[in-house]
Amino acid sequence: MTASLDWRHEWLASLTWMATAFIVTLVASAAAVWLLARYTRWGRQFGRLAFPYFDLRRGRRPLLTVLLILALTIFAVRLQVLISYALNDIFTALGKMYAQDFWVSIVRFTVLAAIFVISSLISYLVSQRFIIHWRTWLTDHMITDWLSGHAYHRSQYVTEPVDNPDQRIQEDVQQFVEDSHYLSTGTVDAALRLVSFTAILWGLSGPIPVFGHEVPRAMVVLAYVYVLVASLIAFRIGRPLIRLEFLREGLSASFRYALIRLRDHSENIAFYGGEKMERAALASRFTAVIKNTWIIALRRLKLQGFNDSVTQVAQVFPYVIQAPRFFAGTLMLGDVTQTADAFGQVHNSLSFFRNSYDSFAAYQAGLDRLTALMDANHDSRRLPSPTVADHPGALVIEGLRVWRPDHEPLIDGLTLTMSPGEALLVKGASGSGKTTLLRSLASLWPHAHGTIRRPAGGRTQFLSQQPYLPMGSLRTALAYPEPPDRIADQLAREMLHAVQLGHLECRIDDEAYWSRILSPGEQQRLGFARILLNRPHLAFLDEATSAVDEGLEHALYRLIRERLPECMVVSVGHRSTLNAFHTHHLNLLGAGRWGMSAA
Ligand SMILES: Nc1ncnc2c1ncn2[C@@H]1O[C@H](COP(=O)(O)OP(=O)(O)OP(=O)(O)O)[C@@H](O)[C@H]1O
Repeated sequence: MTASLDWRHEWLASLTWMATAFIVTLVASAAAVWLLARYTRWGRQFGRLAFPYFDLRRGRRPLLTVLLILALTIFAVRLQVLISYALNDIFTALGKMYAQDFWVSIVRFTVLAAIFVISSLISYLVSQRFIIHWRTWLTDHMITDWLSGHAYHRSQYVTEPVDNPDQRIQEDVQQFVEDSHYLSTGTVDAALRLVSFTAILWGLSGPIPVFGHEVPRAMVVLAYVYVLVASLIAFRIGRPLIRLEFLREGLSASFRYALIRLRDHSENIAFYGGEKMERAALASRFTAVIKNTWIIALRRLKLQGFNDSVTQVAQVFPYVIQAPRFFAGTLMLGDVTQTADAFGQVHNSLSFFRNSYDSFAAYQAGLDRLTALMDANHDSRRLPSPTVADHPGALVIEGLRVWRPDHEPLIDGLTLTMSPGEALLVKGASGSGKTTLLRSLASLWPHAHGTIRRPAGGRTQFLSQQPYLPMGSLRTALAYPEPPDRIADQLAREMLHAVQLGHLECRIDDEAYWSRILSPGEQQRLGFARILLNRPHLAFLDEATSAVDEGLEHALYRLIRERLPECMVVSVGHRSTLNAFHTHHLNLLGAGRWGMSAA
């Protein structure tokens, strides 16, 4: 028998090896993660995004899955080592013409290969489950962070606003999770293969004379020198890709955003006949995308050309080195083929780091984009805003100062108190700060200071000139921000009739793009129906009847006064017909001055 291993006892040796490898890898990985998170910027960024997911207080499943993936990776490496020996036996038996040994080795190989295929499939399934679970959690985490404290809106006011949060949440999260898995399991797999196959190569390696000196274990030395030099050159060629990848994501997202805006404002653009301008704007964004794509392509061309040449040379390199010893009879045929296999494995493992430079560049760019979004969310929550406290039965404003971002005052020291049933009409020239006053009262405007007490949560409602209509049915639009099932059929229909939208009664559950179908006046009437349904204690109406005629405006305000007599109303409007529905008037006079009068 010409077996290269003691196959009878190999299962015990393999088990011991796997157990040792598991413990060593676990300790080394934990130490590496800790060091990276402590001493590198991207390590810290990774920690911010990943550690909360693995927090044991949330559950043990994520960590246990990682351990399972690690165990499967180690198992796969060990199998590859055994397969390499099984192949050695096959070729050695062939070289020596031992038919029986050959068939025994074929059977051994078949069993090992079958186990390898099954374990690869299991490993793939476990990895996919892990990736999907992590991605679901992280997407939810990012959305929650973005929505909390009005960050999705107030982030426009921070010093460094971020572009395209939608792309960061949708694409970058997915990329981050997939790359984290790929790069970490890839690193473990490459490191273990490197150790295992270097040992094999070591055993098969002999001395080689170089410039009159004998280099011992030359195969190992040459493999390492070869790949390390290649890696260094590849790093130099690939380095600009980090910045270019970052740019690519940003430019593509900005092009996509311009297309979405075109779709969203199609009617206005069509009325203006603005296609030429739109085409030019789209073309200029797309040109930037393409220019960057070309720079990336040329950079990749260099990198790929270099990587391919390195890989091709590596195919024959071990045969050339071992051939003299084979012809001298010191090596079996199986040893030569196993050398080539081990060299390939060492080369591939080392090359993993070189070839994944590209992925790593994109990975770092993704980390930057995700953490920049989290920073912007955080900063926007820290932006100043007036102190708002709950007061269920009044609106009390004390010493409110509002100014523009350029520090021009809009409102200086506004103080007022409103009781249930009272109504205030805010007037003033365009740009005097009427809408900004409402933004300040809703804690959206960061350039304001003072104290506000008002009914909290859903007991205060803001209705703007163009009410927001969410995607979905008319009932969803009516009930917003409450869920649609909150309003009974009868009530919903009655409200539509009340605001003179009875013709939509039969379409109440139709899903449509309602903000495109309904006229601005109909949308404003729907906004009033929403107020009537939600019965707030305080309603802010910002030019909420600007698109309806005076008769309809009268009818809508009368409805509010009749059905919600206790509701405090603060309106912004220009028409004198509104005077009759308000008990107090606030005039914004510009440069921070204001005047208050009773109606
Ligand atoms: N995000 C912003 N950045 C910079 N300036 C802003 C911003 N939002 C509003 N402003 C400025 O603040 C001022 C007040 O704007 P606001 O929308 O409150 O006016 P308004 O009285 O409601 O006007 P109109 O009657 O035309 O609706 C304007 O000069 C406006 O340009």
